[in-house]
Amino acid sequence: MIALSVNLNKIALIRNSRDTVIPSVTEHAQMCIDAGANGITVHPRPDQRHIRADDCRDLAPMLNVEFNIEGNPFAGPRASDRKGVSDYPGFMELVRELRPTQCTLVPDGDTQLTSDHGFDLHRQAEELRPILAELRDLGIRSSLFMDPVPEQMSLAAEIGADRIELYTESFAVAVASDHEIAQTYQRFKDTAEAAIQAGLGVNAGHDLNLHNLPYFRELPGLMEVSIGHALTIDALRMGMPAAVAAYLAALAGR
Ligand SMILES: CC(=O)[C@@H](O)[C@H](O)COP(=O)(O)O
Ligand SMILES: NCC(=O)COP(=O)(O)O
Repeated sequence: MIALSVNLNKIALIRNSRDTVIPSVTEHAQMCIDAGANGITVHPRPDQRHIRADDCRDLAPMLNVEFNIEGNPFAGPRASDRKGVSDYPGFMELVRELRPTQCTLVPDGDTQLTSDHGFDLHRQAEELRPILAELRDLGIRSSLFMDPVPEQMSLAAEIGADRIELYTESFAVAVASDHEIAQTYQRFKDTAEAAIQAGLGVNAGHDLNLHNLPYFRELPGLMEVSIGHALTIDALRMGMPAAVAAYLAALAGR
């Protein structure tokens, strides 16, 4: 069974467009859980453009499913620019405070519109090693956001990652453009097999949707997908419970 972790970033993005509390991140988390979601994912960025540290603090005690916090492990504290909104404490400070089920490390910079690349472990392995060791000591499952590069999987395992999360944007583009789908999928398949061979779990995410999931669900050893943008768009049309059910059905091949 491939776990579905619903990313609630875009619920928070809509909320933040006004000084208000709706749409509620926690209410939508509960809706997703009641509809069968296996986990909730959030990506608190230093500028708190969508998910805020306060959202993470509200979610942590209420979740009876896996809680996955994603972000740049080297992101430090940042003062809030919104009245009544707590400062961003720093990514690892927030993780230490909340102890989520899983922490997905992503090499995002402040100026990026969204996550658009994985780690290059040839350059970044040694700076990640102590972070991964700390997550293990905290009892938090670690995952590294990675491009589909088979050669980097053994190093991901060697520095102590429990899982990798395959950055799936290139596969989404291949399916949407109907261009080189088989070749692109093969790169992901080779990377997943290398990850499994290295003893890593395999997660995936970014731009997955109801059109590309029927292909991607066949990936060897796929354990979890985290999906937010497309699922939220579908929820605008069909409602959040029905959207979650549709994604669960797509993952189950129904
Ligand atoms: C790491 C990744 O691909 C997504 O989890 C990320 O959360 C997307 O961030 P935005 O929702 O800010 O685009
Ligand atoms: N890690 C991927 C994620 O959480 C959501 O990505 P997207 O579905 O919003 O592109």
